[in-house]
Amino acid sequence: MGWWKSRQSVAETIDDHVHKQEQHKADAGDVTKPLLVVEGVERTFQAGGQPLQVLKGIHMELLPRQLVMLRGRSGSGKTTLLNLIGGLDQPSNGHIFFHGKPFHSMSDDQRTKVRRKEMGFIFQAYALMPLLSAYENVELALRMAGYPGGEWKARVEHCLDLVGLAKRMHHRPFELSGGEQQRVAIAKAIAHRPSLLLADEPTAELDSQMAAQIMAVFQTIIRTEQVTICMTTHDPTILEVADHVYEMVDGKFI
Ligand SMILES: Nc1ncnc2c1ncn2[C@@H]1O[C@H](COP(=O)(O)OP(=O)(O)OP(=O)(O)O)[C@@H](O)[C@H]1O
Repeated sequence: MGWWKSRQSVAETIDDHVHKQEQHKADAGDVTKPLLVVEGVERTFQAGGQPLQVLKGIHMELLPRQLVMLRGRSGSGKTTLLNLIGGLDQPSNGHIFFHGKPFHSMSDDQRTKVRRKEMGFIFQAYALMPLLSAYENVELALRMAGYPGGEWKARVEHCLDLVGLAKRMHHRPFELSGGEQQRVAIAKAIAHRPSLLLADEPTAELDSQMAAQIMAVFQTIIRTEQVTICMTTHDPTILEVADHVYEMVDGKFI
């Protein structure tokens, strides 16, 4: 029974990936159909016994294969919004639709499933396992996503090649520069073929040359992996590569 069950779950995983890839192709083909819609989203926290309204009625859309930036001063609410889009938090009011489905009203478990399969995350600090090589870090992401084992090697090599690290795949994080570590983090985030990549200040720790390299990698993966990227930034020098910039002031777009 154990053998049958594991065979069955591998088959389901493969089916699931095939279905997902077909869905992505269909969605990515229609670039006018939004991948994600945010409607009238508000988020209020309780801070020191007082309500603190951090998001005050946000409307936005992410279309397939777009690079969208959220720009604003520290404290304007960018990370709070990114957390809602990524399903790490839920809005106090308003709606978020992902692939046309009501993300805002799903249970924690449902959102976690959607997040694991459909989304990738990149943070300011690279979140790599220090004792694992670049290759092993990306492979770990595939293992955790339940990606079919027979496809790991080809997919890991492909993703590291895409981010320009084919020759350094057996280096560990401490043997790589900050920009290279961030590129491993990108390979890790896209390995399971998400349709949406969310990045919180991905260039904040990098000098302008390395930041430009990261933006070039983003443009490459949008084209080749058909992913949509939504990122926050303070950096005015990288805004020109965005398809759309949402400027946030005090919890609203201006
Ligand atoms: N869980 C929370 N409880 C209470 N207040 C919070 C919580 N999360 C965020 N805030 C407050 O919401 C406001 C916006 O925070 P947020 O992190 O979204 O801003 P940001 O634009 O991403 O800033 P930065 O660029 O510095 O990261 C801040 O005043 C912050 O203190």
